[in-house]
Amino acid sequence: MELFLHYLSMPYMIEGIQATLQVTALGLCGGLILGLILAWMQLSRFKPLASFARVYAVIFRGTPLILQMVFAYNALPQIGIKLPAILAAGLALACNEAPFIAEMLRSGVLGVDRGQVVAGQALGMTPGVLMRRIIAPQAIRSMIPAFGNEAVSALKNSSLASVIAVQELTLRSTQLASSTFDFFSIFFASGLIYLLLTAAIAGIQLLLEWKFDLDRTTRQNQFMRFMPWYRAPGSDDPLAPQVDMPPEILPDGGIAELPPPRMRPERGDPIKRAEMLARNNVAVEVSDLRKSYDRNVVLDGVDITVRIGEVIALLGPSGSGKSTLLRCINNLELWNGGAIKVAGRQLGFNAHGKPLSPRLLANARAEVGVGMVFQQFNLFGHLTAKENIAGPLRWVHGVARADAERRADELLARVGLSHRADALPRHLSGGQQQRVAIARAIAPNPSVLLLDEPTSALDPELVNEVLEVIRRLAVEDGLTMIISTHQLRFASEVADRVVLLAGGAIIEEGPASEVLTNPRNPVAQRFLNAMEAEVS
Ligand SMILES: Nc1ncnc2c1ncn2[C@@H]1O[C@H](COP(=O)(O)OP(=O)(O)OP(=O)(O)O)[C@@H](O)[C@H]1O
Repeated sequence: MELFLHYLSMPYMIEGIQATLQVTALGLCGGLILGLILAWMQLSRFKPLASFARVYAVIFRGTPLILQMVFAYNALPQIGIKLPAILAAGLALACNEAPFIAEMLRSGVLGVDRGQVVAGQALGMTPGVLMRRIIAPQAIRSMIPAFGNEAVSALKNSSLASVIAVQELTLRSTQLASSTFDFFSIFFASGLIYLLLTAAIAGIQLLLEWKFDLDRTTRQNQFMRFMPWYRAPGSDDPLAPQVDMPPEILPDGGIAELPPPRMRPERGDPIKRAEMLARNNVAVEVSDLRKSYDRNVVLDGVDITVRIGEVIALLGPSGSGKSTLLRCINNLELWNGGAIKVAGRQLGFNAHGKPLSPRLLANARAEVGVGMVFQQFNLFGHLTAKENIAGPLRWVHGVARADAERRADELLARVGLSHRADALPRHLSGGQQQRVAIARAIAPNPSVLLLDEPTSALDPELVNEVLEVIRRLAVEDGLTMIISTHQLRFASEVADRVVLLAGGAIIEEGPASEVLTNPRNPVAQRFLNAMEAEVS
């Protein structure tokens, strides 16, 4: 035992530990840098770069690390690169780790929900902002366990550096054992040191996982409730933690979340309103729009003009191209022919008709102001309800933090969710998530709001709370909106005009009262009858 403790604290062995740590650190840091480059190359649209990265991965994953170390130490000098043994070992380890780290990075990036990326684009985020604010924070969180494993394996693999005479722990243990013949105590001490080092890595990994755990604050708050000094939010104590307040449950089982309706301005006589809208400027103009996916013609010469303040309900059978049309208007989709103008501007093209780069397109989207609400909400999963609204205002529109947060508070109050401001999307119901998504879309005061079946992913009892919010935006704010929906009653109440799409074309269009009650086109009649039968 005494000898064992002696070997554990022996300066000769401690120097070995230092060399082991140096090789591991070089391997991991170099591997991370190289891995980032390889991951970027693999995700690049430029094919030769992606192919080069794949060939690199095949070579370095397919050959033993021990050979790579020998190569770095003995073969590189043949071409004039003579590295000290420790650097050669670090380089070989870095080159070997890089493809594994690149795969981790790539899967982390690709693992981020595609809907969130599209929502970020729709909000006008440039590719750089999207990567920094939305993709990277979520990808890094998911990569921590895999990176911890990789660090442990790099530490153990560093022992192979003994073949090129790096004085690391394994080589020092072997040398000591061959001179003292006390194999058991020395290798036991050496094994214990490796165990302690890997345990330290596992500890760091756990710490990082805890630090990046999004649910940590919620759990902490729940735990804090049992502490004697706990004061509920809203109490006099300014230091009281802010926890989510449950919504008030009404006697009839409903939830009092939306603020009481303000005096709803009457929309007045529909004929006068139609005349007033006809005098307004054009907000969106779609002319002869054609869009196909391979041979599937989805839109075949669609023309729509939407005036400022007008609410259009887009109806049509499933697969008729409603979502595609909305995505084209916001330039989230390329189209094959025709033109789209928003606020008089050809979004996505420069003055010479050339397509804009993704960065310029993002800036144009932010300038023109097209808000979009998605079927699946697409809230940013790592941000609270408030951050989902305030974040894009700061990163895209350059609004100061305090102002952005004030605006977020204001909008959360409007959609009846002030008490859920600090909740993560996954802790909100579908209806609440969609209300936050609507608040996020209208935060920058868009010139037009596109809503892509905003209630179809909701349980029936949650549909009304979302429709009420949209109704208020239409009636109280006079927001220009195009809503793709299957809710006929809602369309008849809110829409100025109904547009019915089928077979890639508009088959019926006109005031909601006419189209919904007396459609002329037989396909429209069949569709509306089927929809009504479904509801009743
Ligand atoms: N990215 C895509 N790649 C290939 N085909 C697509 C793509 N997106 C949509 N489509 C096809 O385009 C057609 C129209 O789809 P779209 O989602 O626009 O219809 P929709 O009217 O919104 O339907 P729903 O009411 O079911 O949402 C469908 O046939 C669909 O399969």
